[in-house]
Amino acid sequence: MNSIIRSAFGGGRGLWRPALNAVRAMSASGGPTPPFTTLSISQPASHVTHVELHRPEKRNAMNQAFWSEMIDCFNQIAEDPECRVVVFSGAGKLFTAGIDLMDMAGGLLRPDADDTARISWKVRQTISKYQETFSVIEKCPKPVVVAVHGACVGAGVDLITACDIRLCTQDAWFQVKEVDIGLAADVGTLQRLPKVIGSGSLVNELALTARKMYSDEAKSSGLVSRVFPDKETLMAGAMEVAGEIASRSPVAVQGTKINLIFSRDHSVKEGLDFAAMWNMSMLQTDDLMKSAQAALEKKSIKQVVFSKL
Ligand SMILES: CCC/C=C/C=C/C(=O)SCCNC(=O)CCNC(=O)[C@H](O)C(C)(C)COP(=O)(O)OP(=O)(O)OC[C@H]1O[C@@H](n2cnc3c(N)ncnc32)[C@H](O)[C@@H]1OP(=O)(O)O
Repeated sequence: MNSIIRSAFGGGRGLWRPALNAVRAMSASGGPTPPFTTLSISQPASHVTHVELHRPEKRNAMNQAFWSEMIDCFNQIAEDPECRVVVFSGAGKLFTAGIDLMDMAGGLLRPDADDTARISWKVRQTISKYQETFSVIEKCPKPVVVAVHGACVGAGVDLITACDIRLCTQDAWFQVKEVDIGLAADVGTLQRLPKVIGSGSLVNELALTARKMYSDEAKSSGLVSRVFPDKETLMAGAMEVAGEIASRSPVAVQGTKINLIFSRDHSVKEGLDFAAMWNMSMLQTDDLMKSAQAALEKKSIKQVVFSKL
């Protein structure tokens, strides 16, 4: 049993109190948060925002409203100085069944227009917008911890590969389902999964055969970093990771996310140059002295108060 689960269980005497309170706050919302119709937003702990995909009766299938609401939601979170870290999860029986197939059957990708060029133009606009739905997660400087339970199908894999930390339950499974519905995945999986999983052969196998990958293989391949026995311990674990991130300097945390993503997409030399340019201003933060002082005095970083960012 890993340390998060141990502390979440408080050594067998029930859930660790702050994590348990946070998990309760997470499930207290009861439904989507207006104006959203597919997302429930809450603040279960200081500087932590919880975004829950909330269409449980449709297995959190991603309808047209969802694709827009995610962009609004994450653009707001990116600008919210109260938020330092995001936990993303799904309501109900499973994480998500992927794109809403009823929308697809309703002609989402076959718009009315006068000729092939104009139809193609509109389809391209739709694909670009759907790509942005998950790219906003990556563009958001606040780290996103995703907690997957049950199934994560199709566009769900596109979503989680844009997140920074992936956790799941023992019963979780993942499926790059797109070839089964007659398309090449085009909203992030084929671009990001090869950067998440070391084995190109495994990525190709998953994407070309649409076979299910279960939690043990998700862990051994590096898709997720931790596996929890059930959803309650998963959410407590996600909250504990989020709490660790939220207690650190937001200048350091957000700079780390931005530099990691830049370096993933560039050479080592370009990444080092970017880091030097970044830190020539960011090293001038008061957070550096505050954090160093706490380390010298052997104080917990949780005792340090950082200004909003
Ligand atoms: C430019 C576009 C780019 C994006 C591409 C994205 C592609 C993809 O996401 S491909 C993957 C598409 N998804 C699927 O093929 C999964 C379909 N669903 C299932 O296989 C099962 O529902 C699942 C195994 C996930 C769960 O099974 P369970 O027995 O728990 O639930 P069900 O009884 O099947 O479903 C309950 C109700 O939810 C509705 N529903 C489930 N999935 C979808 C979906 N993807 N789209 C729309 N609706 C879905 C299902 O119809 C039931 O509704 P109701 O009959 O009204 O109760």
